[in-house]
Amino acid sequence: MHIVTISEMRELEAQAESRYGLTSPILMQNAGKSAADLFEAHLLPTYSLKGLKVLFLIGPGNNGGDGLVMAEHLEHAGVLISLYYWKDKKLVVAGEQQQGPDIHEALKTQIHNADYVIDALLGTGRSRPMPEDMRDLLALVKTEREQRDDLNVVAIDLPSGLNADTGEVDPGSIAANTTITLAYPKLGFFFFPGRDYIGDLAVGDIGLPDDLQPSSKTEMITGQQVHKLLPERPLNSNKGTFGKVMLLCGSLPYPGSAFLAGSSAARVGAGLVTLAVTEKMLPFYASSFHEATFAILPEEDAESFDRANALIEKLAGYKALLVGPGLGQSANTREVILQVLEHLRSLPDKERPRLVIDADGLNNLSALERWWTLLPKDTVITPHPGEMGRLSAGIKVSGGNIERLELARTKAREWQVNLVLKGSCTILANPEGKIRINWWGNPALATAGTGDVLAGMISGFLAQGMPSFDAATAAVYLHTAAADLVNEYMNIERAGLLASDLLPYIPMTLVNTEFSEL
Ligand SMILES: NC(=O)C1=CN([C@@H]2O[C@H](COP(=O)(O)OP(=O)(O)OC[C@H]3O[C@@H](n4cnc5c(N)ncnc54)[C@H](OP(=O)(O)O)[C@@H]3O)[C@@H](O)[C@H]2O)[C@@H](O)CC1
Ligand SMILES: Nc1ncnc2c1ncn2[C@@H]1O[C@H](COP(=O)(O)OP(=O)(O)O)[C@@H](O)[C@H]1O
Ligand SMILES: [K+]
Repeated sequence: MHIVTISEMRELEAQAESRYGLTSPILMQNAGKSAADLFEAHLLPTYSLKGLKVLFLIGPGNNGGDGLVMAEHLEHAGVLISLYYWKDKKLVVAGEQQQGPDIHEALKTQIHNADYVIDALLGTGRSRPMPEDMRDLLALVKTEREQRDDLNVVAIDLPSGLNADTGEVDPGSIAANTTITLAYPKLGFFFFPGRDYIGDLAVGDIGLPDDLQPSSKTEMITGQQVHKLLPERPLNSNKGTFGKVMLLCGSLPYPGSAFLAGSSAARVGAGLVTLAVTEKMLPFYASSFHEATFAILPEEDAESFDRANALIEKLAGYKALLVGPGLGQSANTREVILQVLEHLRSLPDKERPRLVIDADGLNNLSALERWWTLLPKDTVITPHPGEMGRLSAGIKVSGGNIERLELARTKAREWQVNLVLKGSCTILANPEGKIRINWWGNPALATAGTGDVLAGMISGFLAQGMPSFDAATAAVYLHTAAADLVNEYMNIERAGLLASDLLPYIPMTLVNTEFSEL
C-alpha cells in the first residue's frame, strides 16, 4: 500500500476532481462514511452502537467536514452524538445546541460522559502551530483519559497537530487509540514522535478510482502484499523444490545465532538448512538443532584460505547463503568473508547463492575500504542503527526519526544493495530507490536474537527463489507478525519475549497473510 506525503495526497485529490469529477464534497462523503463503517466494524466488533456516547471535536476545514459526515452515519445507527465546533465554541448534544453562559462546563461534562472522542480538528491542512484554545481542548480529553482508560480517542485522517510529512507533533497533540486514515497512510506515521500518536491504524476508502495511483515510491508493507509474494507450495514437490540454505553463523561466545537463524529459515519453508561450523561447535548444534545438516569447517585459528575453501567447496547447489549472526570479528574471519565474496562474484547469476549479510558479517565488512564494491549482485544487508553507522563511516543513525528514510534511500543506491535498516519501523530500500516500511511489531522484539531470526527468514525465502527485495519484505513483515502472535498467545505485553518463542509461530504468520485486513 502506498504511503503518501501531503503534497502527493493533494495531487491525488486534484486529479480525482479534474479527471473523474470527484469533487471535494463527494470525497468527503465517502471519507465520512468509510470512517463510520470502520468504526463500527473494527472498533466495536463485540458491542452494539446503540446508546454509545461519542463526542466529535470538529475543526474548521475538511477534516472537520469528515467528522460531521461520520457523525451523521453513526447517529443513524443509534449512537448518541455530541458535537463541539472548535472555531465557533458551539456545543450540540443530541441535535440541540447548548445555550447558557458556561459552554465550557457543559463540554467538560460531555467529555466526562463520552465512550469515544473523535478528533476531527485538523488533518493534512494543518499549516501552523495549534492555537492555545485548541491545545486546551485536547488537554481536557487527555486529562480525562488519564483518569479512565475506557475513554478512547479516534483520530480522523491523523491525530491533530501531527505533521503528516515528518512525524513531528504539536505540544497540544494527543495520542489516538486508533487512527482512521483516509485513502493512504501518511509518511509521518512511520517516524517518531508521530509513530507513538497513531495507535491502531485503519485505512478508509474514499472512493478514488483504481487507476489513480500516487506517484510515491514508498510503500507500507501489508499482509495482503506479503501473501502475494509468498512462494507456491505445489503438491508435486519435495525438499529439493524449496531450496537449500547455508549459514556461516555462530561462534563460541554466540552459538545460539546459528540455531535461531537456521530454524527460522526452515520455518519459512526452506527445504534444507546447513550450518557451516567447526568440529568444536558441532556438539552444541547436534544436540539442539536436529533438523540441520552440517558442513564441517577448519577451526577458527586455521588459515583463512582453508576455512574459506572448505565452505566454498560445499556451496554448490545452495540457493542462499547467510553470513554473520554470531560469527565474531577478526582479521582472519574478514579474510574468509572476502574470499567467499570473491567466489560468489565469480559465479554466473543462475548458480550464485543469494547472499544475506547481518551482524558480525557487517561489522567485519565495515572495517574494509569501499566494502560495498565487494558484494555480489542482489545482496541483502540487515543493519540495526549501530551497524548502519559503522557501515556509513561512523555517522550517527537515528533509531526512528525521519532522517533515516533519506539515509536508507541514498545508501541503498550508493551501495547497490537491498538494505533492511532495522528499528521499530524497519525501512527497506532497494538500489532503484524503492522504499518499503514495516508498520507492525512491538517492543517485545527488542531483545537479543530477534535479528538472527529475521536474517534466517530472509535466507529461507531466498532459498525458495524469491527475489531479494521481496524475500526481505516478507521476512520483515512476518517476523514482526510472529511477535504480535507470541504476545497474543503467551499473554505478553511489551516485554518477556525470547527470540526462540518466535520460531513456532512463524508458520502461522504465513497462513494469516491470507486473511489480513491490510
Ligand atoms: N480535500 C479533499 O478532497 C479531501 C480531504 N479530506 C480531509 O480533509 C483534510 C484536509 O482538509 P483541509 O485541507 O481543509 O485541512 P484541515 O486539516 O481540515 O485543516 C485546515 C483548516 O484548519 C485551519 N488551520 C490550519 N492549521 C491550523 C492550526 N494550526 N490551528 C487552527 N486552524 C488551523 C485552516 O484555516 P486557515 O489556515 O485558512 O486559517 C483550515 O480552515 C484531510 O486531512 C482529510 O481529513 C478527506 O475528506 C478526503 C477528501
Ligand atoms: N520496539 C520495536 N518494535 C518493533 N520491532 C522491533 C523493536 N525493537 C526491535 N525490533 C526488531 O527486532 C529486531 C532486532 O534485531 P537486532 O537489533 O539485529 O537484534 P539481534 O542482533 O540481537 O538479533 C529487528 O528486526 C528490529 O526491527
Ligand atoms: K484529525
